[in-house]
Amino acid sequence: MASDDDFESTTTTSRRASRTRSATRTSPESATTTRQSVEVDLPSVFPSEIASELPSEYASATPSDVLSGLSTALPSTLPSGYPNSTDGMVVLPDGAGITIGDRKYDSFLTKEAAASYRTLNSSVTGCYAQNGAMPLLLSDHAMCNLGFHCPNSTDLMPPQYCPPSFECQAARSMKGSCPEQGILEPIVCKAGYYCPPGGQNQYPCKKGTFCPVGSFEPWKCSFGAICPAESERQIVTVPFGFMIAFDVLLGIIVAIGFFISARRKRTKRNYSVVKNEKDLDADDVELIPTGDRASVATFHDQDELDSNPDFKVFMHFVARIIKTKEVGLSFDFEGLEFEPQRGKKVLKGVSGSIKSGSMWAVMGGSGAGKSTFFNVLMGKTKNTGGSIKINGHAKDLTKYKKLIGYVPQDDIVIPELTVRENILHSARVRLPMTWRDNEIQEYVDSLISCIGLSHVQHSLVGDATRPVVSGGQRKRVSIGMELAAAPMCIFLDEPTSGLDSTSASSIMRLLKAISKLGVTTITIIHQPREQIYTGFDNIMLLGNGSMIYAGPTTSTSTYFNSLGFTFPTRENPADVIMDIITGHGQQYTHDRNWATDSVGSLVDQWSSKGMRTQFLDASTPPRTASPSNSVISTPEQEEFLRLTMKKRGASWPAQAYYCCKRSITQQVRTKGSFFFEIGIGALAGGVIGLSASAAKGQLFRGLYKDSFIILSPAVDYQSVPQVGLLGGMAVGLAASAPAVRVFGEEKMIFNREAAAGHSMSAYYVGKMVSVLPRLFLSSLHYSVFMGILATPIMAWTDMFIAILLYFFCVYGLASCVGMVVKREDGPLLAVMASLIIGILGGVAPPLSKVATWKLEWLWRMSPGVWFTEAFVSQCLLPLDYLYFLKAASEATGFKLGQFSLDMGMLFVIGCVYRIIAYVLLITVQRKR
Ligand SMILES: Nc1ncnc2c1ncn2[C@@H]1O[C@H](COP(=O)(O)OP(=O)(O)OP(=O)(O)O)[C@@H](O)[C@H]1O
Repeated sequence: MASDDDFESTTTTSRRASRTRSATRTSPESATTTRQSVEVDLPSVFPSEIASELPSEYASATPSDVLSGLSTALPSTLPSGYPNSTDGMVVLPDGAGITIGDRKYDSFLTKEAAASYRTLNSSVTGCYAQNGAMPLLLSDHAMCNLGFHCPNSTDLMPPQYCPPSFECQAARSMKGSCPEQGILEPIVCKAGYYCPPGGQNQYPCKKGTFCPVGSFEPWKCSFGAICPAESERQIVTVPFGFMIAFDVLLGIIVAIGFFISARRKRTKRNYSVVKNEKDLDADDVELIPTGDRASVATFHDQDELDSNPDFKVFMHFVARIIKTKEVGLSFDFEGLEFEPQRGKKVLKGVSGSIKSGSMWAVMGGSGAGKSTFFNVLMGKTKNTGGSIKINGHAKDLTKYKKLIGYVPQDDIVIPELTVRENILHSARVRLPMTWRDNEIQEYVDSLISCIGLSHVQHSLVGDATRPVVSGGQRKRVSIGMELAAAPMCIFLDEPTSGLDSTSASSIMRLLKAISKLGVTTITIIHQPREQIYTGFDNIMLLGNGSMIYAGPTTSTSTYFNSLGFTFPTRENPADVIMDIITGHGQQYTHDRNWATDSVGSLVDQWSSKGMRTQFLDASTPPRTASPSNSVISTPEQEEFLRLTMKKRGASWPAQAYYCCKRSITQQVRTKGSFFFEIGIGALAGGVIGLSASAAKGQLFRGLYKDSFIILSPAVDYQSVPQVGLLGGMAVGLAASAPAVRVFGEEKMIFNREAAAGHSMSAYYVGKMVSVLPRLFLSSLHYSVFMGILATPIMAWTDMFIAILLYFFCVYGLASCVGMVVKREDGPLLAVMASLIIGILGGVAPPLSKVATWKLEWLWRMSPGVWFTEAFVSQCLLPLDYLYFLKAASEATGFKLGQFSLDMGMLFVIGCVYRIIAYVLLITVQRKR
């Protein structure tokens, strides 16, 4: 095909020349025959050596006439009236050309004359045209394309194409030339050499430069590249040096991090903000009113409580931040109901009041509706009936989320962080922005001491699959994370489960202490030991979603006695109550019929006796400083709450910074995955580079530019896109699984933090920024090995940018996948998704084919296309002077010369993926 086109264009040019000349031709036979010929001075047309040998008939021939004579079969196809010429030359009248196929001939040689010319040409130029073919002029003057070597061509002996024998063709493909092609056929300048414009000379490439096949000038090697004399490619070393430097730097940073962390473990922090006990005593805030000390001590030994200096420091800080003297948080709820779309009512008309500063326990059997009650009260689940008032106003508690703490049933903590880091992060993000960092650190230290975690504060938290601290310690971390925020109201879902009784008492003691400062404390609790049970001010009992009892803990036995139950003196009252409300209380009553519908009976008793009134009346009297549940907060108090909320929490940039820092710490701690990803990147670059290294940088072969197109070897349009495709797939394999881990495995954490008022966008931005060093390092390792081994002709920096942006896209895509699929399915599906976008890179099926299906827009939505296109474009464009790139572009479908657009689109797609992931994250969070 290619040679046909070339032939046509060559003959067209020659014909044009022939016509110009034929205007001055005169022929002896022109009057009587149709032949036209021109008297031509032979030496002006052919080299004198040839001209002297030519028969006289060639006086009327031009080189293009001779060229046209190549159609050796013509004589037998002549129309009538134009018999074979015996003098070797037949020239048709103007406009009476013969069309064969898609070519038109207006003059030609007879077979005999052509053979004669061929012989002559061979003897002069050494071109042994095969099978009766004629040499083909590539130009009518000494023109030599850029990048070619035409040492013997002159205006009189222009470059020509010598139709090769099979052997010669094979030799050309292998070595670029064969002896039989003669001295006039241009040869593409060989690798390691360059042929300055004109093509007369071919020089070896000097040291410091390199010359790929077809160079017309040496290519300057980039700084530091390995380029000995006669190099056909450059081996870049500076990026390799950068890579090593970054690796060493990374190693140093990690080592310093470990050193600091080890030192921190050894150093005991001294309090500087609160120096000594004197300061605490002098504080105008009464930490725990004297009258309440006994009830605080209920959970534990009074002496121990008072003798712990950290406890005093902690209380000092809490008292400073929780100014519940002004206002606290109280709840009134009336007829609360929750009925899921499918299923029966979970909450049935639960009513009650919880005053600020009171400490409540919520008890009930499994499935009684305790967690649902929590969720409805906190506004996480919308109640389907009833109303909730906060401080006497019908409001949603989510509006106060910065003042609320919620300890979930499951330990949602970050396993890769230490105990202290988990708590410190929560404190930094949620405490008032006016606090200095050393104050926050001291507050956290005192809190850690109070919850009994000082000895493990620098241990990683781990998780259920990789435990580092114990389950009970992890539970205390979870509680610590909420206490660190100094909330005005704290909800705890089974905080003591998994704790030994001493630790449980210690935690409850702490909660009791802060509740005495005005913090409303509501705790779901299972099987509390007696000490803990009696430490609660009030207790709420739920059964089958209904209220069974709500009132002072001390009144429970009286209440159940009134219903005919007797509490054995030696039994834990909490256990007795649990037995009764779960329908196993037969042993405590003489009523033989009671066991039937036991819980319903209790509920009936509660409602029929108007116990709600009793509940209200019997609540613990409010502390003088706190408003009563029946007191509606004043506008001033509401304003105070609003300002408190405004001050709470770090600024957005600070939150983003903390999240970023935390995420980087996590990545360093999961160094296996971190180095694995970088290692895979390096390995992929190395393997793909190695597979392409045999081509010595010549990954592309196209059709030579006009008019040398007929000299073109077999084209290779596929190698460059394939290397791009392989690169994209390798990046997908290397990055998607770790990316899912980074983004997808923290949905629970995200939900917990979002519910606690952390900025969702700051979290996400921090997370995104934290992976940039990882992307950078992976891209660096990939492109360095790829650059050294495959030596593509594109600039290394372009390759690095393209790979970096492709990593960026893969991370974005993997985070989208991580948001919607289950944690265990995430890595596999992310790898699949990355492979799909790689395959949609327009290599197979080629983008040109896809365009015929009118589906290019779909392919263009995949980053793979833009990545491969950038790769193709940057590898081909430097060869624009040599090859007919338009043909390559049309064959592959990739557009050349729009590298900036390709990179821009990769960036945009990567950002779009991130926006989608963020929307998914928010959507999932809102659904909870
Ligand atoms: N959104 C919902 N849709 C359907 N059923 C629900 C929904 N929420 C809760 N339930 C059901 O309501 C019942 C009470 O659930 P809840 O989690 O409140 O119980 P619980 O008292 O906290 O139990 P446990 O002590 O075992 O945690 C359960 O049977 C639960 O399956």
